[in-house]
Amino acid sequence: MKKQIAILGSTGSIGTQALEVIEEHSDLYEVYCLTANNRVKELAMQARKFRPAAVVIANESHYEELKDMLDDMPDVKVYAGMRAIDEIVEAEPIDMVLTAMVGFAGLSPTIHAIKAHKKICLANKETLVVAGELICRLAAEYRSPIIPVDSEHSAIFQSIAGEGDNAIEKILLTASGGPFRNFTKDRLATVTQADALQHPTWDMGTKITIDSATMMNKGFEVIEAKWLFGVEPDKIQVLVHPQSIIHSAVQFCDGAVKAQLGVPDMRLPIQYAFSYPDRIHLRGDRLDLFKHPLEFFEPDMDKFRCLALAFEAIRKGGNMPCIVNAANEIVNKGFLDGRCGFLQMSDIIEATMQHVTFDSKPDYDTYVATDSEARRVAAELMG
Ligand SMILES: NC(=O)C1=CN([C@@H]2O[C@H](COP(=O)(O)OP(=O)(O)OC[C@H]3O[C@@H](n4cnc5c(N)ncnc54)[C@H](OP(=O)(O)O)[C@@H]3O)[C@@H](O)[C@H]2O)C=CC1
Ligand SMILES: CC(=O)[C@@H](O)[C@H](O)COP(=O)(O)O
Ligand SMILES: [Mn+2]
Repeated sequence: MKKQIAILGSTGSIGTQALEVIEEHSDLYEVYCLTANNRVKELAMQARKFRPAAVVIANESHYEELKDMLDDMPDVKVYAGMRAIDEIVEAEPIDMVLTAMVGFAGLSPTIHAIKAHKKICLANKETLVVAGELICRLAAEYRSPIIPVDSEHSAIFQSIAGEGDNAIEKILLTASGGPFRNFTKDRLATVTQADALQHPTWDMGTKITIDSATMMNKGFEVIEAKWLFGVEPDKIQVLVHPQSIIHSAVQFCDGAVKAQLGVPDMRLPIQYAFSYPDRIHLRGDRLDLFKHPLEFFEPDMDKFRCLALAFEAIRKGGNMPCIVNAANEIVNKGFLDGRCGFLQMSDIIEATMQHVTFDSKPDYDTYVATDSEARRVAAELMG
Protein backbone atom coordinates (compact mmCIF):
# COMPACT_ATOMS: atom_id res chain seq x y z
CA MET A 1 0.00 0.00 0.00
CA LYS A 2 1.35 3.42 -0.91
CA LYS A 3 1.58 5.89 1.96
CA GLN A 4 -0.92 8.72 1.60
CA ILE A 5 0.56 12.15 2.24
CA ALA A 6 -1.07 15.52 2.93
CA ILE A 7 1.18 18.44 1.98
CA LEU A 8 0.24 21.67 3.73
CA GLY A 9 1.94 24.48 1.84
CA SER A 10 2.56 22.50 -1.35
CA THR A 11 3.34 25.57 -3.48
CA GLY A 12 6.26 26.69 -1.30
CA SER A 13 9.91 25.77 -1.19
CA ILE A 14 9.48 22.70 1.05
CA GLY A 15 6.18 21.75 -0.56
CA THR A 16 7.56 21.65 -4.11
CA GLN A 17 10.65 19.71 -3.02
CA ALA A 18 8.38 17.23 -1.22
CA LEU A 19 6.51 16.73 -4.48
CA GLU A 20 9.83 16.00 -6.23
CA VAL A 21 10.54 13.31 -3.62
CA ILE A 22 7.07 11.84 -4.08
CA GLU A 23 7.48 11.85 -7.87
CA GLU A 24 10.81 10.02 -7.57
CA HIS A 25 9.20 7.43 -5.29
CA SER A 26 5.73 7.16 -6.77
CA ASP A 27 5.87 3.43 -6.01
CA LEU A 28 5.88 4.28 -2.26
CA TYR A 29 4.02 7.55 -1.83
CA GLU A 30 0.85 9.18 -3.07
CA VAL A 31 -0.46 12.70 -2.55
CA TYR A 32 -3.78 12.70 -0.73
CA CYS A 33 -4.17 16.43 -0.42
CA LEU A 34 -2.45 19.69 -1.33
CA THR A 35 -2.94 23.11 0.23
CA ALA A 36 -1.79 26.67 -0.52
CA ASN A 37 -2.66 30.19 0.46
CA ASN A 38 -2.76 32.38 -2.66
CA ARG A 39 -0.90 30.71 -5.52
CA VAL A 40 -3.99 29.24 -7.20
CA LYS A 41 -2.45 28.49 -10.60
CA GLU A 42 0.47 26.59 -9.09
CA LEU A 43 -1.90 24.64 -6.85
CA ALA A 44 -4.14 23.74 -9.81
CA MET A 45 -1.12 22.61 -11.85
CA GLN A 46 0.07 20.43 -8.98
CA ALA A 47 -3.42 18.95 -8.70
CA ARG A 48 -3.43 18.09 -12.41
CA LYS A 49 -0.08 16.35 -12.08
CA PHE A 50 -0.53 14.51 -8.77
CA ARG A 51 -4.32 13.96 -8.82
CA PRO A 52 -4.92 14.24 -5.07
CA ALA A 53 -8.29 13.46 -3.51
CA ALA A 54 -8.55 17.08 -2.35
CA VAL A 55 -7.03 20.54 -2.64
CA VAL A 56 -7.57 23.41 -0.22
CA ILE A 57 -6.88 27.08 -0.82
CA ALA A 58 -6.57 28.84 2.54
CA ASN A 59 -7.54 32.24 1.18
CA GLU A 60 -11.26 31.82 0.54
CA SER A 61 -11.38 34.60 -2.05
CA HIS A 62 -9.61 32.24 -4.51
CA TYR A 63 -12.15 29.43 -4.16
CA GLU A 64 -14.20 30.09 -7.35
CA GLU A 65 -11.07 30.57 -9.45
CA LEU A 66 -9.59 27.29 -8.23
CA LYS A 67 -12.87 25.45 -8.71
CA ASP A 68 -13.08 26.72 -12.30
CA MET A 69 -9.52 25.62 -13.01
CA LEU A 70 -10.29 22.10 -11.83
CA ASP A 71 -13.87 21.70 -13.03
CA ASP A 72 -12.85 19.00 -15.52
CA MET A 73 -11.38 16.94 -12.65
CA PRO A 74 -14.39 15.78 -10.62
CA ASP A 75 -12.25 13.37 -8.58
CA VAL A 76 -10.35 16.28 -7.02
CA LYS A 77 -12.49 17.87 -4.31
CA VAL A 78 -11.92 21.61 -3.91
CA TYR A 79 -12.21 23.36 -0.56
CA ALA A 80 -11.28 26.77 0.86
CA GLY A 81 -10.43 28.29 4.23
CA MET A 82 -8.31 27.47 7.23
CA ARG A 83 -11.07 25.37 8.78
CA ALA A 84 -11.09 23.17 5.69
CA ILE A 85 -7.36 22.52 6.20
CA ASP A 86 -8.04 21.53 9.82
CA GLU A 87 -10.70 19.11 8.58
CA ILE A 88 -8.87 17.61 5.64
CA VAL A 89 -5.83 16.52 7.70
CA GLU A 90 -8.18 14.29 9.71
CA ALA A 91 -9.21 12.29 6.62
CA GLU A 92 -8.98 8.59 7.34
CA PRO A 93 -6.70 7.53 4.42
CA ILE A 94 -3.92 10.01 5.32
CA ASP A 95 -0.81 8.41 6.83
CA MET A 96 1.49 11.44 7.03
CA VAL A 97 1.01 15.19 7.16
CA LEU A 98 3.88 17.40 5.98
CA THR A 99 3.48 20.77 7.68
CA ALA A 100 5.18 23.04 5.15
CA MET A 101 3.11 26.16 5.51
CA VAL A 102 4.75 29.21 7.00
CA GLY A 103 4.14 30.85 10.36
CA PHE A 104 1.55 30.62 13.16
CA ALA A 105 -0.97 29.30 10.61
CA GLY A 106 0.68 25.89 10.98
CA LEU A 107 -0.38 25.45 14.60
CA SER A 108 -4.07 24.59 14.27
CA PRO A 109 -3.79 22.01 11.43
CA THR A 110 -0.87 20.35 13.23
CA ILE A 111 -3.01 19.93 16.34
CA HIS A 112 -5.85 18.49 14.26
CA ALA A 113 -3.47 16.07 12.55
CA ILE A 114 -2.01 14.95 15.88
CA LYS A 115 -5.47 14.37 17.33
CA ALA A 116 -6.27 12.26 14.27
CA HIS A 117 -3.18 10.12 15.05
CA LYS A 118 -1.30 11.09 11.90
CA LYS A 119 2.47 10.96 11.59
CA ILE A 120 3.66 14.57 11.49
CA CYS A 121 6.57 15.46 9.20
CA LEU A 122 7.27 18.82 10.75
CA ALA A 123 8.79 21.59 8.66
CA ASN A 124 6.71 24.40 10.19
CA LYS A 125 9.06 25.19 13.09
CA GLU A 126 6.83 28.06 14.23
CA THR A 127 4.40 25.44 15.59
CA LEU A 128 6.98 24.28 18.15
CA VAL A 129 8.23 27.80 18.81
CA VAL A 130 4.73 28.98 19.67
CA ALA A 131 3.36 25.94 21.48
CA GLY A 132 6.10 23.35 21.96
CA GLU A 133 4.87 22.18 25.33
CA LEU A 134 1.28 21.70 24.13
CA ILE A 135 2.32 19.98 20.90
CA CYS A 136 4.64 17.54 22.68
CA ARG A 137 1.97 16.71 25.24
CA LEU A 138 -0.63 16.08 22.55
CA ALA A 139 1.78 14.05 20.41
CA ALA A 140 2.46 11.78 23.40
CA GLU A 141 -1.22 11.52 24.33
CA TYR A 142 -2.36 10.67 20.78
CA ARG A 143 0.78 8.65 20.00
CA SER A 144 1.50 10.71 16.88
CA PRO A 145 5.17 10.67 15.98
CA ILE A 146 6.73 14.02 15.10
CA ILE A 147 9.57 13.60 12.62
CA PRO A 148 11.64 16.74 12.05
CA VAL A 149 12.14 18.06 8.55
CA ASP A 150 14.21 21.13 9.44
CA SER A 151 17.72 20.19 8.26
CA GLU A 152 19.45 20.66 11.65
CA HIS A 153 16.81 18.73 13.55
CA SER A 154 16.77 15.98 10.98
CA ALA A 155 20.57 15.78 11.42
CA ILE A 156 20.15 15.51 15.19
CA PHE A 157 17.36 12.95 14.75
CA GLN A 158 19.58 10.91 12.43
CA SER A 159 22.47 11.19 14.90
CA ILE A 160 20.46 9.82 17.82
CA ALA A 161 18.93 6.96 15.82
CA GLY A 162 19.81 3.70 17.56
CA GLU A 163 21.00 5.48 20.73
CA GLY A 164 18.00 4.39 22.82
CA ASP A 165 18.03 6.11 26.21
CA ASN A 166 21.67 7.24 25.95
CA ALA A 167 21.77 10.74 27.36
CA ILE A 168 22.50 13.71 25.12
CA GLU A 169 25.13 15.87 26.82
CA LYS A 170 25.00 18.68 24.30
CA ILE A 171 23.56 19.60 20.91
CA LEU A 172 25.83 21.34 18.42
CA LEU A 173 23.40 23.33 16.29
CA THR A 174 25.02 24.65 13.14
CA ALA A 175 24.14 27.97 11.48
CA SER A 176 25.31 29.31 8.14
CA GLY A 177 25.53 32.79 9.67
CA GLY A 178 23.44 34.14 6.80
CA PRO A 179 24.45 36.74 4.21
CA PHE A 180 25.62 39.26 6.85
CA ARG A 181 27.93 36.99 8.82
CA ASN A 182 30.93 39.29 8.38
CA PHE A 183 29.10 42.63 8.40
CA THR A 184 29.71 45.20 11.12
CA LYS A 185 26.69 46.46 13.06
CA ASP A 186 26.99 49.81 11.27
CA ARG A 187 26.77 48.09 7.93
CA LEU A 188 23.76 46.07 9.06
CA ALA A 189 21.86 49.34 9.56
CA THR A 190 21.67 49.93 5.82
CA VAL A 191 21.19 46.47 4.32
CA THR A 192 18.30 46.06 1.88
CA GLN A 193 15.66 43.39 1.37
CA ALA A 194 17.50 42.21 -1.73
CA ASP A 195 20.73 41.82 0.30
CA ALA A 196 18.92 39.87 3.01
CA LEU A 197 17.31 37.54 0.48
CA GLN A 198 20.73 36.34 -0.75
CA HIS A 199 21.18 33.31 1.48
CA PRO A 200 24.71 31.91 1.08
CA THR A 201 23.84 28.20 1.06
CA TRP A 202 20.08 27.51 0.93
CA ASP A 203 17.33 28.43 -1.51
CA MET A 204 14.22 28.87 0.67
CA GLY A 205 10.98 30.83 1.02
CA THR A 206 11.26 34.55 1.75
CA LYS A 207 10.15 34.47 5.41
CA ILE A 208 12.72 31.93 6.56
CA THR A 209 15.41 33.57 4.41
CA ILE A 210 14.93 36.85 6.27
CA ASP A 211 14.88 34.93 9.57
CA SER A 212 18.23 33.39 8.61
CA ALA A 213 19.67 36.82 7.89
CA THR A 214 18.68 38.08 11.37
CA MET A 215 19.56 34.68 12.89
CA MET A 216 16.07 34.51 14.40
CA ASN A 217 15.86 31.28 12.43
CA LYS A 218 18.63 29.85 14.59
CA GLY A 219 16.94 31.12 17.74
CA PHE A 220 13.74 29.37 16.65
CA GLU A 221 15.75 26.22 15.99
CA VAL A 222 17.11 26.29 19.55
CA ILE A 223 13.50 26.33 20.78
CA GLU A 224 12.52 23.64 18.28
CA ALA A 225 15.43 21.43 19.48
CA LYS A 226 14.44 21.87 23.11
CA TRP A 227 10.97 20.48 22.42
CA LEU A 228 11.93 17.79 19.94
CA PHE A 229 14.83 16.34 21.92
CA GLY A 230 14.14 17.44 25.51
CA VAL A 231 17.42 19.33 25.75
CA GLU A 232 17.55 22.60 27.71
CA PRO A 233 18.83 25.70 25.86
CA ASP A 234 21.97 25.86 28.03
CA LYS A 235 23.01 22.56 26.47
CA ILE A 236 22.44 23.74 22.91
CA GLN A 237 25.51 25.36 21.41
CA VAL A 238 25.05 27.39 18.24
CA LEU A 239 28.05 27.10 15.93
CA VAL A 240 28.40 29.27 12.87
CA HIS A 241 29.46 26.90 10.08
CA PRO A 242 29.32 28.87 6.82
CA GLN A 243 29.45 25.85 4.51
CA SER A 244 26.22 24.20 5.79
CA ILE A 245 27.77 20.74 5.30
CA ILE A 246 27.56 19.53 8.90
CA HIS A 247 23.83 19.89 9.45
CA SER A 248 24.20 19.56 13.24
CA ALA A 249 25.69 17.15 15.77
CA VAL A 250 25.05 15.52 19.12
CA GLN A 251 27.54 14.99 21.92
CA PHE A 252 26.81 12.00 24.17
CA CYS A 253 27.70 11.40 27.82
CA ASP A 254 30.95 9.61 26.89
CA GLY A 255 32.15 12.57 24.80
CA ALA A 256 31.35 10.91 21.45
CA VAL A 257 30.04 13.36 18.87
CA LYS A 258 27.80 12.13 16.04
CA ALA A 259 26.80 14.35 13.14
CA GLN A 260 25.00 14.12 9.83
CA LEU A 261 26.76 15.67 6.83
CA GLY A 262 25.72 16.25 3.25
CA VAL A 263 25.37 18.82 0.53
CA PRO A 264 22.68 21.38 1.39
CA ASP A 265 19.57 19.80 -0.14
CA MET A 266 16.24 19.80 1.71
CA ARG A 267 14.95 16.84 -0.27
CA LEU A 268 17.01 14.56 1.99
CA PRO A 269 15.42 15.56 5.33
CA ILE A 270 11.99 15.66 3.67
CA GLN A 271 12.47 12.17 2.26
CA TYR A 272 13.94 10.84 5.50
CA ALA A 273 10.88 12.07 7.38
CA PHE A 274 8.69 10.15 4.91
CA SER A 275 10.77 6.97 4.86
CA TYR A 276 12.00 6.82 8.50
CA PRO A 277 13.32 4.49 9.79
CA ASP A 278 14.31 3.31 6.30
CA ARG A 279 16.65 5.08 3.94
CA ILE A 280 15.81 5.04 0.26
CA HIS A 281 17.76 6.20 -2.78
CA LEU A 282 17.76 9.92 -3.57
CA ARG A 283 19.02 11.30 -6.87
CA GLY A 284 21.38 14.26 -6.60
CA ASP A 285 24.83 15.53 -5.72
CA ARG A 286 26.98 13.65 -3.27
CA LEU A 287 29.31 15.25 -0.74
CA ASP A 288 32.95 15.60 -1.76
CA LEU A 289 34.85 16.66 1.36
CA PHE A 290 37.95 17.58 -0.67
CA LYS A 291 35.93 20.49 -2.08
CA HIS A 292 34.81 21.95 1.22
CA PRO A 293 36.72 23.54 4.08
CA LEU A 294 34.79 23.04 7.32
CA GLU A 295 34.91 26.19 9.44
CA PHE A 296 33.32 27.04 12.78
CA PHE A 297 32.84 30.34 14.57
CA GLU A 298 31.05 31.65 17.64
CA PRO A 299 27.84 33.54 16.83
CA ASP A 300 27.90 37.25 17.64
CA MET A 301 24.74 37.74 19.71
CA ASP A 302 25.30 41.45 20.04
CA LYS A 303 25.22 41.87 16.28
CA PHE A 304 22.45 39.30 15.84
CA ARG A 305 20.16 40.32 18.72
CA CYS A 306 17.33 38.09 17.51
CA LEU A 307 19.31 35.01 18.50
CA ALA A 308 19.79 36.37 22.02
CA LEU A 309 16.08 37.26 22.26
CA ALA A 310 15.04 33.74 21.29
CA PHE A 311 17.30 32.29 24.03
CA GLU A 312 15.79 34.78 26.47
CA ALA A 313 12.26 33.81 25.43
CA ILE A 314 12.71 30.07 25.85
CA ARG A 315 14.42 30.54 29.22
CA LYS A 316 11.46 32.64 30.36
CA GLY A 317 9.02 30.05 28.97
CA GLY A 318 5.21 30.33 29.04
CA ASN A 319 3.85 32.33 26.12
CA MET A 320 7.08 34.35 25.65
CA PRO A 321 8.24 32.38 22.57
CA CYS A 322 4.74 32.87 21.12
CA ILE A 323 5.14 36.63 21.64
CA VAL A 324 8.52 36.57 19.91
CA ASN A 325 7.14 34.56 17.00
CA ALA A 326 4.21 36.94 16.44
CA ALA A 327 6.39 40.05 16.67
CA ASN A 328 8.89 38.44 14.35
CA GLU A 329 6.19 37.69 11.75
CA ILE A 330 5.21 41.37 11.83
CA VAL A 331 8.73 42.79 11.53
CA ASN A 332 9.79 40.20 8.97
CA LYS A 333 6.96 41.34 6.69
CA GLY A 334 7.58 44.96 7.65
CA PHE A 335 11.21 44.68 6.59
CA LEU A 336 10.24 43.03 3.29
CA ASP A 337 7.68 45.79 2.64
CA GLY A 338 10.22 48.51 3.43
CA ARG A 339 8.43 49.62 6.61
CA CYS A 340 11.28 48.91 9.02
CA GLY A 341 15.05 48.66 8.88
CA PHE A 342 17.12 45.56 9.53
CA LEU A 343 18.27 46.53 13.03
CA GLN A 344 14.84 47.83 13.99
CA MET A 345 13.47 44.30 13.75
CA SER A 346 15.12 43.09 16.97
CA ASP A 347 14.32 46.41 18.74
CA ILE A 348 10.61 45.97 18.00
CA ILE A 349 10.62 42.32 19.04
CA GLU A 350 12.34 43.19 22.31
CA ALA A 351 9.85 45.98 23.06
CA THR A 352 6.94 43.67 22.21
CA MET A 353 8.28 41.10 24.69
CA GLN A 354 8.06 43.78 27.38
CA HIS A 355 4.56 45.00 26.51
CA VAL A 356 2.49 41.87 25.89
CA THR A 357 0.69 40.09 28.76
CA PHE A 358 2.87 37.26 30.04
CA ASP A 359 1.28 33.91 30.90
CA SER A 360 3.41 31.21 32.48
CA LYS A 361 0.89 28.39 31.81
CA PRO A 362 -0.67 29.03 28.41
CA ASP A 363 -3.24 26.78 26.76
CA TYR A 364 -4.32 26.83 23.10
CA ASP A 365 -6.67 29.79 23.57
CA THR A 366 -3.91 31.73 25.33
CA TYR A 367 -1.62 31.18 22.35
CA VAL A 368 -4.26 32.48 19.96
CA ALA A 369 -4.90 35.56 22.14
CA THR A 370 -1.18 36.14 22.67
CA ASP A 371 -0.52 35.92 18.95
CA SER A 372 -3.16 38.58 18.23
CA GLU A 373 -2.01 40.88 21.02
CA ALA A 374 1.66 40.61 20.08
CA ARG A 375 0.93 41.26 16.40
CA ARG A 376 -1.04 44.38 17.34
CA VAL A 377 1.68 45.66 19.70
CA ALA A 378 4.51 44.98 17.24
CA ALA A 379 2.59 46.65 14.41
CA GLU A 380 1.99 49.73 16.59
CA LEU A 381 5.66 49.87 17.56
CA MET A 382 6.65 49.64 13.91
CA GLY A 383 4.43 52.65 13.20
N1 LIG B 1 12.47 26.34 2.81
C1 LIG B 1 13.29 25.62 3.55
O1 LIG B 1 14.33 25.15 3.07
C2 LIG B 1 12.98 25.35 4.99
C3 LIG B 1 11.75 25.71 5.53
N2 LIG B 1 11.45 25.39 6.81
C4 LIG B 1 10.15 25.76 7.37
O2 LIG B 1 9.13 25.22 6.53
C5 LIG B 1 8.01 26.10 6.47
C6 LIG B 1 7.75 26.46 5.02
O3 LIG B 1 8.85 27.20 4.53
P1 LIG B 1 9.03 27.52 2.98
O4 LIG B 1 8.66 26.34 2.18
O5 LIG B 1 10.36 28.12 2.85
O6 LIG B 1 7.94 28.67 2.80
P2 LIG B 1 7.31 29.24 1.44
O7 LIG B 1 6.98 30.65 1.70
O8 LIG B 1 8.17 28.91 0.28
O9 LIG B 1 5.96 28.40 1.29
C7 LIG B 1 4.94 28.52 2.24
C8 LIG B 1 3.74 27.69 1.85
O10 LIG B 1 2.71 27.87 2.81
C9 LIG B 1 1.57 28.48 2.21
N3 LIG B 1 1.07 29.46 3.15
C10 LIG B 1 1.62 30.65 3.48
N4 LIG B 1 0.89 31.27 4.41
C11 LIG B 1 -0.17 30.47 4.67
C12 LIG B 1 -1.31 30.60 5.50
N5 LIG B 1 -1.51 31.67 6.28
N6 LIG B 1 -2.19 29.59 5.51
C13 LIG B 1 -2.01 28.51 4.76
N7 LIG B 1 -0.97 28.34 3.92
C14 LIG B 1 -0.05 29.31 3.89
C15 LIG B 1 2.07 29.11 0.92
O11 LIG B 1 1.03 29.23 -0.02
P3 LIG B 1 1.17 30.25 -1.28
O12 LIG B 1 2.27 29.70 -2.13
O13 LIG B 1 -0.13 30.19 -1.94
O14 LIG B 1 1.51 31.58 -0.70
C16 LIG B 1 3.12 28.07 0.51
O15 LIG B 1 2.51 26.96 -0.05
C17 LIG B 1 8.37 27.31 7.35
O16 LIG B 1 7.85 27.13 8.62
C18 LIG B 1 9.91 27.27 7.40
O17 LIG B 1 10.44 27.83 8.57
C19 LIG B 1 12.33 24.71 7.62
C20 LIG B 1 13.56 24.37 7.15
C21 LIG B 1 13.98 24.66 5.79
C1 LIG C 1 17.59 24.51 5.42
C2 LIG C 1 17.29 24.83 6.79
O1 LIG C 1 17.10 23.97 7.61
C3 LIG C 1 17.24 26.25 7.20
O2 LIG C 1 16.61 26.41 8.45
C4 LIG C 1 18.66 26.70 7.27
O3 LIG C 1 19.21 26.19 8.41
C5 LIG C 1 18.75 28.18 7.24
O4 LIG C 1 20.06 28.56 7.33
P1 LIG C 1 20.71 29.29 8.59
O5 LIG C 1 21.63 28.28 9.21
O6 LIG C 1 21.41 30.43 7.94
O7 LIG C 1 19.63 29.73 9.51
MN1 LIG D 1 17.08 24.81 9.59
